[in-house]
Amino acid sequence: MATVEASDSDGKRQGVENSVTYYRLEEVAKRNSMKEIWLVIHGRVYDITRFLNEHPGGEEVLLEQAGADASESFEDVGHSSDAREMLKQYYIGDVHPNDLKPDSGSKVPKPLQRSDFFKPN
Ligand code: HEM
Repeated sequence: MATVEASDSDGKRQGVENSVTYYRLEEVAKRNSMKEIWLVIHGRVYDITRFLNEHPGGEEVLLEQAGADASESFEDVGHSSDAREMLKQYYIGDVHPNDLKPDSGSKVPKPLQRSDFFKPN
């Protein structure tokens, strides 16, 4: 009988350094029901399915943002640092670089445009 290494199958979801999973917004958008609910906050993807019932702000507001970018509403509420800390538990990956909006707060720099080079002041 073969033994399965515990770290293998779930390794990606533990946020192992240098191995980020990228998700297209299209995939995120499909997870928009109580069965499975994902959100994007600042370029990161969160599976908050198991958090739905626990959210102090209620599940209604989360369902409204299901499958979408909730960065703005998350910030509007003025969530505490505890709330920000909690995000880590639900992190599953990053938004695919091709799908990142310039204002999504991602650490991935925007590629330089040709016109950015040697621009006179
Ligand atoms: C995974 C993402 C989220 C986490 C971990 C989270 C966590 C929390 C926590 C811990 C609180 C208690 C207050 C605090 O510590 O700031 C809270 C309150 C609240 N959250 Fe969230 N939240 C998330 C997403 C959202 C989103 C997307 C919205 C809005 C669309 C939202 C709306 C609210 C509201 C309105 C309250 C205030 C409840 C009250 O004071 O009565 N939350 N959230």
